[in-house]
Amino acid sequence: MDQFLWRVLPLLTILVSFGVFFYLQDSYTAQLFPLIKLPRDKCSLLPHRHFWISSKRIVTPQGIISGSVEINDGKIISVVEGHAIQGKPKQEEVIDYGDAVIMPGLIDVHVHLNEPGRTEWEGFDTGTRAAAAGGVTTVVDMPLNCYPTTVSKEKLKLKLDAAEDKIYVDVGFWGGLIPENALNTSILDGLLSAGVLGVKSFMCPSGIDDFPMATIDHIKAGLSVLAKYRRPIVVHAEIQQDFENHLELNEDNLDPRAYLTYLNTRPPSWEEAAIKQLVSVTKDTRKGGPLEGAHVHIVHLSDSSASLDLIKEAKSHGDSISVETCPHYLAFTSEEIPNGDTRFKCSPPIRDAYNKDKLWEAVLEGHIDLLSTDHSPTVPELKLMEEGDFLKAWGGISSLQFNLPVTWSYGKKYGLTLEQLSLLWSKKPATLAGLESKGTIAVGNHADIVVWQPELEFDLDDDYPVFIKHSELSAYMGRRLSGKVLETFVRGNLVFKDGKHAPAPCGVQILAK
Ligand SMILES: NC(=O)NC(NC(N)=O)C(=O)[O-]
Ligand SMILES: [Zn+2]
Ligand SMILES: [Zn+2]
Repeated sequence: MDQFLWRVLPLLTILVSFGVFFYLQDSYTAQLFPLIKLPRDKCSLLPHRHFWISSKRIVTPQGIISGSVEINDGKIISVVEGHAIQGKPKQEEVIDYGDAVIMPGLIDVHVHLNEPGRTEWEGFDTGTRAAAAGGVTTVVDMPLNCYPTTVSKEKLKLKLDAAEDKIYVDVGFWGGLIPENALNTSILDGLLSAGVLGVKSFMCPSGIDDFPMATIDHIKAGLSVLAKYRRPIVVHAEIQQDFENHLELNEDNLDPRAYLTYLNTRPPSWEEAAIKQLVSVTKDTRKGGPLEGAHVHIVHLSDSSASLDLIKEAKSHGDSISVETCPHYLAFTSEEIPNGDTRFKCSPPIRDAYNKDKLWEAVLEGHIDLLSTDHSPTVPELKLMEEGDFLKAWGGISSLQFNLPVTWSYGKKYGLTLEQLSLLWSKKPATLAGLESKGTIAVGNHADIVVWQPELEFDLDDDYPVFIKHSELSAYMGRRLSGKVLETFVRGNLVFKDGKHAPAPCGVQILAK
C-alpha cells in the first residue's frame, strides 16, 4: 500500500497543481472580462452589450458634436448632443473619451488579403488584426493575389472557408472579372449570386497568372450582368502603351535601382488610355441608358491631370462612375523615393510633387470620391530589398494599419477636415460597396467606430506594435505620424484597445443578397 501511495503521490501533486493553476487563471481572466466564459464575450474587450460612449468630438453626418452615442447589441440606438445621456446607465457603462475623436470606423474597399494560397504574404488573421489596430472596421478583399483567384462561386467558397474564424473585422469580397467568366455569363451570375459585392478587373497584366487582364469588351459584357444586380465593377485602369514615346534612353533612366527608371515605364498616358476606354462605356450607365444600374469605379488613381479630367467630364454628364486614390499617392513624391527602396513600388506609380498637390486638390474638392489603401503585401524576398531593383520587385504597398494617421498627417497641411476624412474613408466606401448599415454614426447603423486622438504624435519605429505581416516592408516605417488610434469597435464589440486585440476573432463575412 505504502509503495502504491508513493507511486501515485507525484501524479496527484501534478494534477492538483494543474487544477490550482487553471483556477487562478480563470479567476484572473474573469476579473478582466467577467463574462469571458460565454463565447460572445470573447469578441469584446468590454463586458457590456448596452453602453454609452461620449466625447467632445463625435463626427456625425450633421457635423461634429459634443455628446454621446448609445450602443446596444451591436447597433447605434441613440446619438445625443450635450451632457444629458439618454436612458439610465450605470457609471461603468459610460465611457468618456474626453476630446478624443469618435468617428465611424474606416471602410477599406481595396485590400489584398491573399488567403488562401499566399497566406505568407498576408492572411485573414494578420490582415484583419492590422485593420482593427488601424481603426478599419470593414475591409473588402480583392480577388487576387490569393490562389486560386476569386473568379467563380466555387472559388469564393474556398475564400469563405479560409476566412472562417479568423477575421477580427467585417470582411466583404470582390469577385474577379476575367475573360473566362466575362464571356460565360453563367459563371459570372453564379459568382454574383453567391454574394460578391461586385467585381474587379485589370486592364493590364496583373502579375498573377490566374488573373488575366480584361479588355474593354470583357468589361462591357460584365457590366450588362452587373446592371441586373446593381453592383459595381472596380477597375485597375492602366493600358500598356508603346514605350518608345516615353523612354528617353540615357544612363540615368536605365539604372534599375533608380525610381525614375520605373516611373518612366508607366507614364500617366497608361492611365489615361484605360480611362478613355472606360468612359466610352460609362455613358450607357446614365439614367435611362442600356446599362443603367451598373457602376464603374476606378481604383488607385495616380494621374491627377488628363485621367482625372476624363472622369470629371463623365460625371458631369451623369455617368455612374467614381474614383479612389490611396494614401501613398497623397503622402509621397517620386522626387523623394530613395534609390533601391522598393517598398515604394506600386502600380500605377507614385508621381511627382506637382501631381500630388493636384491629387489633394481633387480629394478636397470631392472629385476623388474616396480613399482606399491598396494594401498589397508580399514576402521580403519578392520585394528584392537587397538588390533594390525597381523593375523586378513586386509592386504593392503595405499600409493597412496606417490609413488614418497617414491621411491625417499629410492631409491636415492641405486643410483636410475630420468631416471630409470620414466621408472619404467611411461614408463613400460604404456606398460603393452597398453596405447600407455602415459608414456613418447614425441611429440604426452598426456600431462600427474608431476612437482616435488626431493631435497625438508617434514614431513608427520598431517599438510600435505593427500587425501587418511583414512590417519591415511598409513604406511608412521610420516616419513620425500624427493621429493615434486608441480603440476600435466592430458592431459594438471593442476589438482593439491599447495595442491589444479582443480574445476571439468575431468579424463577419459580408455577402450581398
Ligand atoms: N496584383 C496586385 O496586387 N497588384 C496591385 N499592385 C500594385 N498596386 O502595385 C494592384 O492593386 O494593382
Ligand atoms: Zn491595381
Ligand atoms: Zn490592389
